[in-house]
This record gives sequence, C-alpha cells and structure tokens, in this order.
Amino acid sequence: MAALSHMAPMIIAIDGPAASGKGTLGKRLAHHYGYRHLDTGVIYRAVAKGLLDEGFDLTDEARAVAVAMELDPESFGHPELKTQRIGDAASVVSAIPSVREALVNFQRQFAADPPGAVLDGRDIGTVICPNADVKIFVVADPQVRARRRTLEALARGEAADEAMVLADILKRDERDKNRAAAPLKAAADAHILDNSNLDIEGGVRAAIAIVEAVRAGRGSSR
Ligand SMILES: Nc1ncnc2c1ncn2[C@@H]1O[C@H](COP(=O)(O)OP(=O)(O)OP(=O)(O)O)[C@@H](O)[C@H]1O
Ligand SMILES: Nc1ccn([C@@H]2O[C@H](COP(=O)(O)O)[C@@H](O)[C@H]2O)c(=O)n1
Repeated sequence: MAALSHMAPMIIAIDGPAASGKGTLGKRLAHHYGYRHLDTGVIYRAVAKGLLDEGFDLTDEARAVAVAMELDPESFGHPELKTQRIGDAASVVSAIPSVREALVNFQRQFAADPPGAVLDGRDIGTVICPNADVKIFVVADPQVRARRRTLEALARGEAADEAMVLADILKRDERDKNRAAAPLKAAADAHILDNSNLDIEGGVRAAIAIVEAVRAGRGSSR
C-alpha cells in the first residue's frame, strides 16, 4: 500500500458503462492508496430491491424516494443485489431525479471523509464530485464486457448466456446514457481508460499511472 500524506482527503472518481470494470478498479485503487471505496451502483440496486421486495412499482416515485432515504448501508452486501434482475431494476429507478437527489448527500459525505475515497458509478465525476482530484472514465468493448460478466456468473455457479448478457448491458447503457438526470457520460476533464485489451493488473497499473501523473502535474503531495 502506498502511504500518502494529504492536505485534504483525495477523491478519485471512476465512471463508465455497465461491467466495464469500475468496481474492480475502484476497489484496487482504494487498497493501493489506503482509501475507502464506495460502489455507488449498489445504492441504486438497494433502492430497486427495496421497492421490489415491498411489491411497489419501480416508477412509484414517492415510495422510491422513501426507500432511498431509509437505506441501510449494512444491506449493501446482500448477494441478490448483484443479479441482472436487480441491475435492470436499478437502471429504471435511477432515472427518477428525486431518487438521485435523495442519495447525493450520502455519497458526498462518503467522499469527504478522510483519508480519501474512491467512488465508482455513472455520475461521480459529473455530478457527485465535480471537483474530484482525479476522474477516470473506464470503457471496454461491449462484447468484452459481456464475456467477462458471463464468466463471472458462471464462476458463481449461475447459468449465463453471453448473448443475453450483452443485450442486457447494451439496454442498460442506453437507458443510463439517455436519461435526463445525471446521464452516463465522461466528465470533460476525465481520463479515458480503455481496458478492452488489458487484464485486471494492466488496468490497475494504467489507472495508477493516471493518478500519479495528475498528482505530479499538480506538484503537490496529494
Ligand atoms: N481489465 C479486466 N480484465 C479482465 N476482467 C476484468 C477486467 N476488469 C474487470 N474485469 C472483470 O469484469 C467483470 C466486471 O467488472 P466489474 O464488476 O468491476 O465492473 P463494473 O463496471 O463495476 O460493473 P457494474 O456496472 O455492474 O457495476 C468482473 O468479473 C471483473 O472481474
Ligand atoms: N452513480 C450511479 C451508479 C449506478 N447507477 C445506476 O444503477 C445501475 C446499476 O449500477 P451498477 O454500477 O451496479 O451496474 C446502473 O445501470 C445505473 O442505472 C446510476 O444511475 N448512477
């Protein structure tokens, strides 16, 4: 782990489309720098699961906001949150502006707490932490992402059809890119990291190189 001294908590924002490797990279960067990591997708997944569990429609705005405000971070590790069904549902509920607003403070507070934080999602560099020290937008070819996600599901002992996984990824990306509220897009000052031809270690090395280049460019100890 690289020990760093900071004037203020450093924030690394990672965004990108579905299954591009944001979470894997976020976890590894956080470990490398000794920071905390928040997978913000899990928050939207938890809201979707809460609604479905209670039998509410995913477009029930009032109930969705209530679920968002009552979220218990202890529930973020629930294995069902990882499923494709909940991922799809999350991309429906996350398009509701008032749901997003209800979740902003939690994410910003997480980002602000010392010693530093890595957050990954869709709008971290654009909306949640527009002043993040480093912004990385992770991309990979859709076919590559579908292959990785399929292998991941198979490794968990779940059935997975690569063509269906690809269709789900594309559908979710379209919805996330085209919504009015905080759409999936790279911040103007984000560094694009294409990991299509990189393994996990290669992707982590490339990201650390970006972080280090930004820090060196600032000429500070951050
Ligand atoms: N560079 C890489 N090379 C090979 N496999 C990778 C790479 N990066 C991530 N993976 C694998 O791809 C899959 C998706 O990665 P991950 O869950 O980190 O993506 P994500 O962008 O966080 O997904 P989601 O949008 O669903 O939150 C995982 O199985 C992960 O191990
Ligand atoms: N900052 C974010 C993070 C996620 N979403 C929505 O949640 C869905 C699930 O996210 P995963 O990262 O776990 O795949 C995603 O498709 C988005 O609709 C979001 O809007 N903003």
